[in-house]
Amino acid sequence: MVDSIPISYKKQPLTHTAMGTVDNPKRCISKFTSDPNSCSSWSSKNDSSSLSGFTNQWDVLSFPTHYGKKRKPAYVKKPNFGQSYSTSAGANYSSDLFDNLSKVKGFDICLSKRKKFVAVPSLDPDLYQKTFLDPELTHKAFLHKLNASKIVLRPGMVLLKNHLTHKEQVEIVRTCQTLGVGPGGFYQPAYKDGAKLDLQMMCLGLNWDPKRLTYEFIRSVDGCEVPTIPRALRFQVRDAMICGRISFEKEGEGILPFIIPNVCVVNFYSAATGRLDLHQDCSESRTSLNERLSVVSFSVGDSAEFLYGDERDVYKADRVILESGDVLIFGGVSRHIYHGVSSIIPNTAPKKLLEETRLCPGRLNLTFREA
Ligand SMILES: O=C(O)CCC(=O)C(=O)O
Ligand SMILES: [Fe+2]
Repeated sequence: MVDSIPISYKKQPLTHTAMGTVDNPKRCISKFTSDPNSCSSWSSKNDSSSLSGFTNQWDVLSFPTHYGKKRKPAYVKKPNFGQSYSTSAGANYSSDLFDNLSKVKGFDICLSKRKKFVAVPSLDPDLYQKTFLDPELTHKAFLHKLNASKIVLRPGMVLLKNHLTHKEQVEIVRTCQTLGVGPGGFYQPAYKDGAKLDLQMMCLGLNWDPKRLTYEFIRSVDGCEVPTIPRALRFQVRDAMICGRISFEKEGEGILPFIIPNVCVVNFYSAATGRLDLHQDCSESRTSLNERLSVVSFSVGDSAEFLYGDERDVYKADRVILESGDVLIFGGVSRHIYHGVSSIIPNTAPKKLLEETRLCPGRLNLTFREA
């Protein structure tokens, strides 16, 4: 429903943010002021309060070094199969260190099989860095991707149809399910004014804080460390970038600047209520924004109606259906487009994917950026 998107997505200029490398984001930190030209049409441009109350990145970094390290494994009660996904119970992890912070419950994106309780291992980067791609599969998968159809939506914006193989989609669901119920997992975020987003979110690599519209190493909502981006996903982003770039025969207007992603925002939209207002992605570093580095977005599960355009106006926006396995890339001259999700189309996820993963009704979206 077009009407369901208010024209009110508040973006505020940032004064500080963090930038890093894939392997160790903490090694490379920059501090800067945003370029007003990069996201010139933020709604808060004339909002005198936009910078007031902003806590800078260094406040987060000045937490004690042990902060966020002491965690207990989470025990997650899963709903029985057939039970509404909205009743799914979350992980109740806590640490003495976090008693003064709000407790954030994980969210299970999958319906359980038989076990009532599942132990979630504490965060072990090596475990999640293991790639599920064997060389043979990689070769086959890459051929599949090269041959899949590519739709150029506008200069700098391409939709790679059915780019992710079934196996990759299954692994993406499983990875997001495991990470999503653990420390740093899914939660329902809110903006500075308290308004909740209509989705569940978790971040990998760096955390995006919707209250301050910046990236941070430690999730300020609960003090959790941010899980790393699994290597297999980073390979998939690279493959998608290669396929996206060959879609534009001539360089220039259509060029998609390459990224080495250090941020992945994972959103889960429930089929019933999930949506995301029109907005620009502009919390990234000045370099990333000025160089118009690409945004790479994976869709898994139910289809979504995706809106995009040059203005924050749903009536002027173009729309496209994003299906399970699709990859959308926008960069270069399209890097600063307004975009959002107006609705999720129920019962559109591939049956085979649901059978193998028991993904709840809804859509998983992974958006990769170089912050
Ligand atoms: O779900 C989508 O396709 C868009 C997500 C998005 O725009 C974002 O996370 O910034
Ligand atoms: Fe976005």
